Amino acid sequence: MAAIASIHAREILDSRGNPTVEVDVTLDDKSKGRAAVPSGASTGIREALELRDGDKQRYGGKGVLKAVKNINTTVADALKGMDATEQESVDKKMLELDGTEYKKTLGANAILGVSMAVARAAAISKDLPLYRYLGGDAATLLPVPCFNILNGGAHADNSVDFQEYMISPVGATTFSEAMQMGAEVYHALKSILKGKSYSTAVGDEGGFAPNLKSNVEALDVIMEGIEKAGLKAGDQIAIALDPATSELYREDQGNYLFWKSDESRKSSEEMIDLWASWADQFPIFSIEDGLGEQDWDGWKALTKRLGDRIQLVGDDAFVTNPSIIKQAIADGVGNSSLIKVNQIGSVTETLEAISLSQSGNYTYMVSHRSGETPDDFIADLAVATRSGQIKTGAPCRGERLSKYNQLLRIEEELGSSAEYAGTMIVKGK
Ligand SMILES: C=C(OP(=O)(O)O)C(=O)O
Ligand SMILES: [Mg+2]
Repeated sequence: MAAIASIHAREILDSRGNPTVEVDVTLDDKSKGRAAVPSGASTGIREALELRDGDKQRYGGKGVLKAVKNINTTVADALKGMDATEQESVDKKMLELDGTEYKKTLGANAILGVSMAVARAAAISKDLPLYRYLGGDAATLLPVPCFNILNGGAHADNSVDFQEYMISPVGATTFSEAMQMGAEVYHALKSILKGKSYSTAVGDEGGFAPNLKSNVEALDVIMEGIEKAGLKAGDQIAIALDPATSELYREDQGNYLFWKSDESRKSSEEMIDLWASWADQFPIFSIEDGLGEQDWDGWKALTKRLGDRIQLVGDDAFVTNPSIIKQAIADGVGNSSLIKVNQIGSVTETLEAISLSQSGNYTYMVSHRSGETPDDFIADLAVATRSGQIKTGAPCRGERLSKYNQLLRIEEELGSSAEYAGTMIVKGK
């Protein structure tokens, strides 16, 4: 028994300069766990509620003092004395206290912060690294890092409609080699962009955010970057996209508006045609939110057309919600879940979303949010759950590197038992 002795939350700032919740949990045996909560910009409509104060005098209404107070009063009182190693009971208790489907009473940011800090404290109490505490002896698989090296959409002030263009070093033999490949392509891309007189300023996730002439030019410059780095596109570096098209979808008209580039529109079918033609021309292995969260029928058609050769990841479409993932599996929608801890708001439900994905033979990719802190919980989570893939931005900026660097430490600690997911994540390999 490792009883919870105290819980203390505070307001800190995230990578966009917005307030977020940080929680310290201390156990009777003096073990201490700390966790901070991330925050999205292109959020799904069915995500659990991020409780913000709404007081325009502080941070334009974005303060999180209400969530902090909920933790320091209601949650702290109720959880005191509970066994921190009983994660499910702790999370269940918070869900009961909240009593709403979307965690509107306490705030998903309050519940998640406590949930993660409890897991950390329990791991320390058991003298285990977090990945081992959460994943047991099977926690030996290092994920393929999907580096978002070119930012658009809601994450950048540029002309690119699609949000994330990622490179995945599937042909590396170790995680550390994958890091080197990713960083080398990132630097090569920078010099290619400079050579074309494009800006090398970065977006929210550290990828470059140039004003390209078209959305496909992003793929052209990335292919050039891969070549310039002396690597082979496809065999060594595969491409993953997150066009985040819920941001483009106009439900009233049932089509997709390219609002950042030329204001043109595409139907669902035309979007599917676009992905099929890009997948023919470029080594794309994964497309996330290729259609909007409200376009469920479109998703079915997309999955029928491309599901046997491309990983189709539901982010806004599934919001890490076990019941939505269950529905998706039943309906043949997508074949992979994005896993974001704050979309659902507790460690237990995150693990449930993963088990459900596994049960439907869906792959799953652990993910950061565009607003992050140096908290590296998701690095351990990816190893613990053998996700095989993680996306946590470009290989730069502290709040992104905290995760990648933690994975380098885990790889070192695992020594000869460390495995690297590599090509095992690519369909058909
Ligand atoms: C990480 C993402 O962005 P955000 O955190 O803004 O939802 C995403 O859409 O996958
Ligand atoms: Mg996404």
